[in-house]
Amino acid sequence: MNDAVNRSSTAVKSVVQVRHASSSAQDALMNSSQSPVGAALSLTNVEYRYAGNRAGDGQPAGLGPLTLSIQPGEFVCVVGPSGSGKSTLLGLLSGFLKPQQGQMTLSGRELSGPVPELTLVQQEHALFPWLTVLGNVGFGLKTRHLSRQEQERRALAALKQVGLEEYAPRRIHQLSGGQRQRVSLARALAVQPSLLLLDEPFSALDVTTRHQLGEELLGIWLTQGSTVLFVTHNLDEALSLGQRVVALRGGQLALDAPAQDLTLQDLKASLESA
Ligand SMILES: Nc1ncnc2c1ncn2[C@@H]1O[C@H](COP(=O)(O)OP(=O)(O)OP(=O)(O)O)[C@@H](O)[C@H]1O
Repeated sequence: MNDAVNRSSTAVKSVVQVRHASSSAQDALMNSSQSPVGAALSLTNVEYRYAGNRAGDGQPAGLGPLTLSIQPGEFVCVVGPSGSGKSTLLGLLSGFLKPQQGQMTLSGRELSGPVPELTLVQQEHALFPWLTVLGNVGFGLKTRHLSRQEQERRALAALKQVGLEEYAPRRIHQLSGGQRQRVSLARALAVQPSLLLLDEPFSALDVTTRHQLGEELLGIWLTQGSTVLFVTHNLDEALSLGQRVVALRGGQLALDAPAQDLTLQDLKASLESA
């Protein structure tokens, strides 16, 4: 690992300690004189059913009805067993799926399709091998009516946030798995999303890199103030990263509580009980 990444990780650890000490992102953001830019997200009785697919209880498989309200700047982890509806939720928020019932709003405006304020980071980073690292990070800025200089400035700033500024001219195949995932994160950050959706972003990485990226993400969140929805299978990760944990089971809300009030046992129990 290079010095830049080590330095950024060390700096982030102190930020993370602040977060754990206060357990309030809003407090920390105020202390750091940054104002939150995160969006409020609201789902009211949202329901999506896949045609012709029945879950174990004989009901059509899918999600909902789900009611959930997320405050601007909150970091919420979503957990749930396989088939509980996590991907369906992300599909609905990203606009790939349309709810058959209910309403979704982002900062008070109806959410009914893809919007530029919202970006999704996935496990498969889908980076373009024919572009440089900088080209990949700046890709989402091409449609934003920005000058080339501004696009490059923002892409470099995002790369710096993930400690990969020096890697700007490299090609994707010259990076490790962890570095590729950092590039994906930088690409999402470059468009300055007010809602950042992360779908198991670190699950393919080794434990050490996974922890390090988690800490870096928290540091970025504290300085940037985006609302974050982080989907993970890993209950420890949910408890250590999230301010709040939402658990889904069979497409329904099984638990919604501040992470500091939860133990691993509580979480496991909420996912297991019938
Ligand atoms: N394209 C589809 N067609 C039919 N049914 C689907 C489809 N995608 C998901 N489902 C069903 O909808 C339910 C919710 O699935 P979803 O993929 O949202 O769960 P998940 O929590 O993301 O699971 P995993 O953790 O395994 O990715 C499951 O019962 C699943 O079988």
